Amino acid sequence: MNHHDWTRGVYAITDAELLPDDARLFAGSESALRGGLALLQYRDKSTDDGKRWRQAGALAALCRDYGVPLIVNDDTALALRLRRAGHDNVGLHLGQGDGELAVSRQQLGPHAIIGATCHGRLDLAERAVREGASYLAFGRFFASSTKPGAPPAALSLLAEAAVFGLPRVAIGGIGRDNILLARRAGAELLACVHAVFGGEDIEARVKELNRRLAQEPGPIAATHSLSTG
Ligand SMILES: Cc1ncc(COP(=O)(O)OP(=O)(O)O)c(N)n1
Ligand SMILES: Cc1nc(C(=O)O)sc1CCOP(=O)(O)O
Ligand SMILES: [Mg+2]
Repeated sequence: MNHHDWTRGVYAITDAELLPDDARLFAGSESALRGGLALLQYRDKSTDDGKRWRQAGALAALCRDYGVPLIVNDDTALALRLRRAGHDNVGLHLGQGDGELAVSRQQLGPHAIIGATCHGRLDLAERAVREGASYLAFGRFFASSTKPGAPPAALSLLAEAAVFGLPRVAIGGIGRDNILLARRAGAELLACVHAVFGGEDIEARVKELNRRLAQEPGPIAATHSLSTG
């Protein structure tokens, strides 16, 4: 397994409407991975535990081949079960209302990536940092067809959130035409559903996002290359 730097780049999030069965979920996710992802999130709101276990396990194995962590949305128990089954590349994303981050951190251990939704609020970010978050997600920054009701946030928040010293995720309507706006505002990770999975040739869509990001590699990349000589 090649290990990539998960702290910057394109963060693709799966969608059960755009990828409605195993075949399309796995093929679409592999295309996205070929395009170059920092992180992949399994986001499935169904209550079909058997399906979720099967799909998340297969995605974790696929992600391993690409050296990419798989982040499970919402479900600490599923992330824990996958890690206990040997998928140590599995992390978790928690929103407000998805459970206590500190409890999930204790259950998943110090090495699991755990992300937190902070909407447009620095106080939520501060609490997430205290409870052991690995990254902070802010948004939505642009209109999102995937989640039209998500509360809006101002791009200026991203610069203010630099103080926490954790990777900042921008989410909500991010695509090829605004990805550099979010990057220049301070986001190291750019989270996308529709811009990745909402059309044909997923690999090419991710490559295009990466091409645009390459114009603005950003501060974490600079720090990383300095510290590794
Ligand atoms: C990277 C990332 N950021 C934000 C979210 C949203 O989480 P949440 O507010 O819990 O909403 P749902 O995704 O669960 O509908 C996310 N999933 N990923
Ligand atoms: C899952 C999610 N959370 C959001 C938030 O603001 O917390 S916006 C969002 C959907 C992101 O999808 P798209 O890239 O298609 O807009
Ligand atoms: Mg959630």
